[in-house]
Amino acid sequence: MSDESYESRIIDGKVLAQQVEEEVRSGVEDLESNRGVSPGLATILVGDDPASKIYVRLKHRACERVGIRAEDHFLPAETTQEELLALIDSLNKNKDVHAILLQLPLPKHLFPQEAMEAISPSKDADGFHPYNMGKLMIGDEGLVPCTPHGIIRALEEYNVPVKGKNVVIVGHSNVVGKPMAAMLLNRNATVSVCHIFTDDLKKYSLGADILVVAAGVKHLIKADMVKEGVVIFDVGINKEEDGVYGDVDFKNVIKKASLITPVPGGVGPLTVAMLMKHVLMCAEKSL
Ligand SMILES: Nc1nc2c(c(=O)[nH]1)N[C@@H](CN(C=O)c1ccc(C(=O)N[C@@H](CCC(=O)O)C(=O)O)cc1)CN2
Repeated sequence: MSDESYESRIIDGKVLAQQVEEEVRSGVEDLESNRGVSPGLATILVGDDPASKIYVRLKHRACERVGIRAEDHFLPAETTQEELLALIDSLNKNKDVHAILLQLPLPKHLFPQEAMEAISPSKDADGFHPYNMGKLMIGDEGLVPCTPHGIIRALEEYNVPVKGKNVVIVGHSNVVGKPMAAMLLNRNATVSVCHIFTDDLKKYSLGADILVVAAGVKHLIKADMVKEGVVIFDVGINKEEDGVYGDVDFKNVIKKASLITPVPGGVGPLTVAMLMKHVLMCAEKSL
């Protein structure tokens, strides 16, 4: 088969993100004209990690597109935990700020868990607060982490059945792997969570109907590690001098997959779009 004929197998994250953003834009208009509320997001970036700067910029651009007010709080790398907590406290109290986003990772001397717990659960656009994570675990999904939420949206849009399917997740982070597992269990998938300590990853990945890879290892998943017809979400962003690469050897694996996300242009744009959705949810709940 020529490379062109594999095109229909690609899940276009940019197109899906545009769809989600369109829904948010109309929700924002509705909230403004009928309830007089203009949704506002405050982003916090500590330090000058180049990738984090790009992601925060992408989030601000998305806010502009959908009509969300966004304020940018940039703190220098030497910021103390107390200073960070003081900023979060003031944003929690600010009625014009409906949602708060603390960009991760934080500089090594700071304590991300304590900072995330300081964000009011009702303003937790990222869904990282233990209250929101706890709700997710018991099947009450409200504010949930953006990347897994984007993947669930893509599964729905592409009519991929989840119930009873074997899902393998590679990576057990709090940002992607663990919440992804909970969201899929909530939908009655059979979920295996693998990670860097998993012995014989291939043994698991070969059984996957749906494979979510968030390991941060360039081209970890090769064509001989997946079965024909698998649906793959590649969350990896591995930056090298000549470009950005995913955790999946896309060029070869697409020959076996029925659907697959590319990097870039797959899960990343969806993550940002779901954040917009969450800001709108926070603003709606504030009423
Ligand atoms: N507070 C949070 N921090 C982090 C999260 C998160 O969801 N909340 N996730 C990641 C980074 N991230 C969002 O913050 C993110 C990563 C990638 C993209 C994206 O659109 N990537 C582009 C490629 C961009 C490039 O070339 O650098 C793509 O995939 O097309 C958006 C958001 C960690 N931190």
